[in-house]
Order: sequence, then C-alpha cells, then structure tokens
Amino acid sequence: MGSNYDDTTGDYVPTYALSIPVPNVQELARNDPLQVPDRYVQKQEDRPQEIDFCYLSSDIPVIDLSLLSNGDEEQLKKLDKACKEWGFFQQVVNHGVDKEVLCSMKGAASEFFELPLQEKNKYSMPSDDIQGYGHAYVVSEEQLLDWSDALILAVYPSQYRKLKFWPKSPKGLSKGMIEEYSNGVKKVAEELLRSLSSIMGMEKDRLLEMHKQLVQAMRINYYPACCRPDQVLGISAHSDTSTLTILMQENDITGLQIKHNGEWVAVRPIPDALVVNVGDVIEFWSNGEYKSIEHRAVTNKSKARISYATFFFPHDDVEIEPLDHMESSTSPHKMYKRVKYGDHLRSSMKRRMEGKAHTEMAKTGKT
Ligand SMILES: O=C(O)CCC(=O)C(=O)O
Ligand SMILES: [Fe+2]
Repeated sequence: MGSNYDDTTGDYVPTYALSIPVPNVQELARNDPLQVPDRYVQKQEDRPQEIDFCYLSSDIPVIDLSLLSNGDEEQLKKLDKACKEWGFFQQVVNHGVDKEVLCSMKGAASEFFELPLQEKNKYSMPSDDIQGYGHAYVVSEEQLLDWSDALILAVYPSQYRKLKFWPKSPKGLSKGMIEEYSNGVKKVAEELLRSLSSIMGMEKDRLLEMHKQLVQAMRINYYPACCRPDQVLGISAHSDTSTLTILMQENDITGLQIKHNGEWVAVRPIPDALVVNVGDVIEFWSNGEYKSIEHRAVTNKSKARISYATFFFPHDDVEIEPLDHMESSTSPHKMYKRVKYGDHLRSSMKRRMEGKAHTEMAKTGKT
C-alpha cells in the first residue's frame, strides 16, 4: 500500500492506485465530433442496446429522509426492501441539503469543465495516484476506455486532501463550495447509516463506529456528448467499493443505468433528488443480504452530462467480514472472506472496472 505526504501541508495522505494517463475525452470529442476512436468502442455484448435507452424506471424506491431519521416504520421497511431488491434508492424530498448548494455545485463544476484544457491540466492526475483531473482505472495500454473525464478529490478526513488538485479557478468551485456540498451529503450518509444499522439489527451508531473513520471522496464525472452512444459507455459496468455512494445527477439528462433482475434499467432523474446506492462494504457486512448493484452510465448525442458521486468508506485498516448475526438470515455460511478494507479497495482499483468481478474474489465459495 503506498503512502504519501502532501506538498503543501506535509500531512500523511494515503495513495490509492496507479492509472495510465490517456487522452482527454472532452477534447477528443470537440476536435472530431463525428468520430469515435476504436479504443472507445465497446465489445458488442457490453454496448448499450436501444431498449436500455428508452426504459426509464419509476419503480426505484423513493425514500423520505426526514421521516426515515425519525424512525418511521414504513420508510424503514422501504429502505430494507430497496437495499435487498434494488441496491439503489432515490430520495426526493427532505434530504436536507439546500437546493441552492446543489445548484451552485452544478454551476461551478460545469464552469470548471468548460475551462481550456491547459487550465484544467494544472490539476491533472499523476500516473501514481487517482486524485486530480483525468481517468482512473486505466491499467493496461490495450484496455478499452470510457467516454468520460473526471475530477477526483479526497475530502474527509481533511488530512487526506491533496490540495494541489483542488481547482483555484473558477472561483465558484472553491474549497468552501466543495466543503459545503460535502458536509451536506455527509449528513445524509450518516443518517442513512444510522437507519441501516437499525434494520441490520444493531444500535443506531454501530455502522458508523465500524468505519473507525468515515472516509469521503468525490468524483465529478464529465460525459461529453457522443455521436455514437450505442457504441460507447460513459462509465463501464461496476459496483462501488464504498459503504454507500450518494450521487447527484442532472435534473433533465438521463445516463445512469442499474442492473435489476438481469436487465439494465435507466434511473429517471428526479429534480434535486439524491440517488443513493449500497456499496460492496454493506454487501459484505450484510452477508449479501443487501446488494451492491452493478451500474453504468451511457452517453447521448446532443448534451454533455455531469454527475457528482460521493463515496463513503471505512478507514484502510478496518477488517471487513459478514457480521455474525447476518449469517443466518441469508445463508448458513459467511459468503465473504475477512479482508482488510484498504486491500479490497486497492485490489479493485488495480483492475479495469468490470462489473462485480472484484467482489467475486472476496467470496468464500460457501452459500
Ligand atoms: O454518472 C453516473 O450516473 C454514475 C457514476 C458512477 O457510477 C460513479 O462515479 O461511480
Ligand atoms: Fe458507481
């Protein structure tokens, strides 16, 4: 596991993974809008089908966070069902993050991506880490690439930050703005973890305590418009290595698709809602009862799309394994081996994003 010291503060910050630098997709699409280079054309079986674009599900459970945090039985049941059957849910109302904060974040991020490449490259991701502006999960020269660029930042604990990657321009995407947004979604994550603790039969604060330290990182994905959305993927199918992920998407541009009963289902954006998904850590702790669902993003012909994913995960040293009391409800055995979280995270980052392959490795083989 790598380690590093921040140039500006001298603090210890963990290093996550290597990623081979590859061309900027926004620039590529701007220079030649009618071409998709071969390296972005997905294998036939991975390409989005026509039907995947049209089927917008309104069945994905919607949860009211303010009712949930007051212990509302109906919402707790919904949460349980959502995590078992979907691994995803959306919160429409009362998630508590100010609408203005959501809007300012969106405005500031789109201004950032509109800057000239030379400006954005001041924050470019080095080949030995995945913080900064660039592409993560590129592990071989032959690997097919996703139709997106990203800005990735570690936010909490604050000593994990590498401030040289935090944009100084535009002014809107300031440290204060990123912190305000991050604090808002952190409160949402903490509330959800309390409710998840309850439905997993534990004291409310137990899941939070099990993190030792709640680590928070943000990835802002930029998907340029693409002349062949049927051939490319904005982000390949994967499940998140987090405990929970909170995603803010555009109010009017679809792109996120989740795997449900073997089919890809597009998540209909609900204005100002936050989309939440269960990550691998909850799947492991719950012995597979709650699912870390595969998802991906598709592109579209006419508009760029930006999405804002915040990942919450435990401290590197935390040992993750199915909780004893969760063994009996799903299976008489522990389905996953005991792993150090930092090892799981880094071993999955060494691979190309490939569905749930990285969680298969953690399985004991017993069901
Ligand atoms: O853009 C999206 O809707 C999905 C992004 C995502 O899955 C991720 O960043 O992990
Ligand atoms: Fe994801």
